Amino acid sequence: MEKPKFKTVQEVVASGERLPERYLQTPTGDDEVQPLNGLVPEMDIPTIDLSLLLSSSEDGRKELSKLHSALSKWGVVQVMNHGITEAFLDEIYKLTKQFFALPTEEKQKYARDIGNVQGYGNDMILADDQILDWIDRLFLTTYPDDQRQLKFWPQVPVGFKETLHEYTMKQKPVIEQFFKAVARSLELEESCFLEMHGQNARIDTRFNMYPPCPRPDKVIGAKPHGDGSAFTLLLPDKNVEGLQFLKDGKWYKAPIVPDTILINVGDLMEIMSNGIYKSPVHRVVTNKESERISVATFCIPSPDKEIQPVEGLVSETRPRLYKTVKKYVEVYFDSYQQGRRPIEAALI
Ligand SMILES: O=C(O)CCC(=O)C(=O)O
Ligand SMILES: [Fe+2]
Repeated sequence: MEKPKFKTVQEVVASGERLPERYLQTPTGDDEVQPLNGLVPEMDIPTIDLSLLLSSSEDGRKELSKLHSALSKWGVVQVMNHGITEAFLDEIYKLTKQFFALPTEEKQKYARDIGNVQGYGNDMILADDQILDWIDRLFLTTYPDDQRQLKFWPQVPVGFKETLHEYTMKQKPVIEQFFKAVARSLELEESCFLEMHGQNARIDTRFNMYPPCPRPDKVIGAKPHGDGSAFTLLLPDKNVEGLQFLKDGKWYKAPIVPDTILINVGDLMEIMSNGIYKSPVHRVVTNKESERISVATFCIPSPDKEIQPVEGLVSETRPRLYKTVKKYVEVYFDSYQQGRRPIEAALI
């Protein structure tokens, strides 16, 4: 059961109080090798041209093979030519900044209820001894329409609701094309993942705000996690770094590539692809000087759909690695807040 309301990080910062203990990470042996705020190398992920992925031209095949190699190595790609203009993405960034810059009382109008993920608030607190992430969020289900809880959709800044609706409609074809391309990259029938994902698949968008932090060496913006989605479309801050991915025990920072959407594999695509595409563990580190924002969109399968490795990817040489799961997101949050990987429970 979630604990009663706690201050948001922005409120903690505004109050000028000392950094609450609850945000301090317990030291682990790894801190010396790779301190939280240490320099990390950049990951070498390709930028993929989405418009080429579904073409059967030579260029299309090359693009598919780039996709295959990036998703099997990192579980992450940057996507360009996605059909959403730079001006539109800039509008999303602007509205996100404007929302978080509103006075506390205004934002509290959209405060999430205890136990509900939708709405505005701090990191969800599920245990007394939980170490908190240095993050405030606005989390909204945007699709299908009847799952929208419109009381949480901000009236101000003006245009926020309309732009979020438009963004969702623009993301839909990107999501569909990406699902098809991922299937093609594994030499599967184009619609196989989409069918498993379902017609009533849900889309959630989470607006993240990481205020400047006095102790980036001791406090984390978002704890290491894999996403509970099939995949996630991310707009990382255009100027401020912070997102890092784990590979072979080492952290690497995501590059900032203007006008692209970063797409990462989530736990459910890892399951559907029988582990060929891995849901990468990632985290967000804080910094002293600048606030950082990001906008993450999670593609969640229909609640009535069973998710399991697709037939074409199970064979004698590649036995089935995962059980069948249903309503995965419902079990996801508990494990996530306890710093465990929910996907481990799905392993055979
Ligand atoms: O802020 C970011 O860049 C990443 C956020 C994230 O990983 C998430 O919302 O799941
Ligand atoms: Fe994430």
